[in-house]
Amino acid sequence: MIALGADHGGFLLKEAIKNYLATENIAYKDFGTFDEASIDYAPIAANVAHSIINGEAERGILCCGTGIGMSIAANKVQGIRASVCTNAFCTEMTRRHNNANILCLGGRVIDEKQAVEFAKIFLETDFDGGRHQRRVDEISAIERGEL
Ligand SMILES: O=C(CO)[C@H](O)[C@H](O)[C@H](O)COP(=O)(O)O
Repeated sequence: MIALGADHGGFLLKEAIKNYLATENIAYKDFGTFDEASIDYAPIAANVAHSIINGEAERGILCCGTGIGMSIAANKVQGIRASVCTNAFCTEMTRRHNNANILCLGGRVIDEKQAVEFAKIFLETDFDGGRHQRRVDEISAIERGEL
């Protein structure tokens, strides 16, 4: 299952991604928001992040105005690697090299077509492992206070 979340700045991107997932028969859970009224992003980021850490969701996609607020908030949850991506190359690389588990997108940065394109790349690209596993392990060591 893919966890989706957005604030008002990312609402339309989330809806476009949701439509794509539905078309592809990919299971998702929408953690809101459900309209374009102004809403704070951190609680939504937290709910999506926790759904991944507790095993309910495999990965998440969070959208706000820039993707940045969502990524800062989601990355506060231990075990989350949330990446703001503004192009296809970074989206591919954050899966292959960082094993990112949340993709963050900005509704004031990219359009809905790009959001769907990046979501597809994010969901279809595997982690390379190898030397990158060591580096991801080092990120986890920072979380444990060991680095
Ligand atoms: O956190 C953000 C910026 O890094 C998000 O883009 C928010 O969506 C944005 O700050 C919301 O701004 P608004 O002026 O309250 O619409």
